[in-house]
Amino acid sequence: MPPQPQPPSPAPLPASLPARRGWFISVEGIDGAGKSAHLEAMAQALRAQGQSVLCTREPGGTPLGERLRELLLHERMDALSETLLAFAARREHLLQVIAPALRQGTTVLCDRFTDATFAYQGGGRSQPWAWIEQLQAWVQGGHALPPPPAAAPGQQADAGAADADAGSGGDSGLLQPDCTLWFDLPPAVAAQRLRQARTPDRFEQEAQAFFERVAQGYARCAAQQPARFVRIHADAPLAQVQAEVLAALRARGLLAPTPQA
Ligand SMILES: Nc1ncnc2c1ncn2[C@@H]1O[C@H](COP(=O)(O)OP(=O)(O)O)[C@@H](O)[C@H]1O
Ligand SMILES: Cc1cn([C@H]2C[C@H](O)[C@@H](COP(=O)(O)OP(=O)(O)O)O2)c(=O)[nH]c1=O
Repeated sequence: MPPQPQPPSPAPLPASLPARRGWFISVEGIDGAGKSAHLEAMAQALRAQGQSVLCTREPGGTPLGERLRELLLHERMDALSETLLAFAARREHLLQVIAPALRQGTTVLCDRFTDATFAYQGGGRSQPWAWIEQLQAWVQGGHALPPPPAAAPGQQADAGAADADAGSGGDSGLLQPDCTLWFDLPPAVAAQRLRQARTPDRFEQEAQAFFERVAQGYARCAAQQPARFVRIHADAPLAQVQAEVLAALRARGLLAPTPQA
């Protein structure tokens, strides 16, 4: 009898891989909400506690993703094309950067992720929510990862674990952030901040009504996944927002509590 073909055996995992992966944290909010102003401080606080941290962004994070970002931010296009390009950039980002870093135990701090597509293309541009959910399932499904790290001592275990979609390996099998910090503030305040800050890109040139719809999109995401989302009251002085951000990371067990004086 001729030899029967053998099914391929799974490649063994390298012995050096940690049993647990890194945290996946995203930050979200309308343009001018103050996300960028806090990312570095968050990274520093996590690194000070011994975590290896990778800061990245969407759209972008890979050479192709950065080229797609240029198109998204500066070329006029159809709203579905915009949605598809955002997910094309995300697919590259997940495969090349985010999943490998998480597997190595690195904490990934991502300036925007899929909630931005729900908010901007779903809320802002009225693309059907179900289309974005379908794209999310295609792009973020099937990334098998180890569980996230244990929470810092004395803190809530596995942030976001109550949401089926948080982290990887939930019921839906989607690779999602473990925790999303949502910088929430009125669009009028964000517009006032941006007027003084920078030359506006294609999204930042949109009318306030657009940002009202984007903000509603974020509120809908937060209502759908309350355990993953942390609402940051971003309409406050910088130092106060920063304290709230660090307190949120501590409450989720992503940062250890500050030692008592
Ligand atoms: N809490 C705050 N109070 C006042 N101004 C702020 C605050 N947070 C950020 N800003 C300013 O608002 C502008 C937009 O902030 P930025 O961090 O770039 O927002 P985003 O990254 O969310 O678009 C910047 O000029 C920044 O210095
Ligand atoms: C990730 C993502 C971003 N965007 C938009 C939101 C922002 O207006 C823009 C990216 O800008 P942003 O990351 O806020 O950069 P900066 O702070 O330097 O302006 O892209 C989408 O419309 N859909 C998406 O899926």
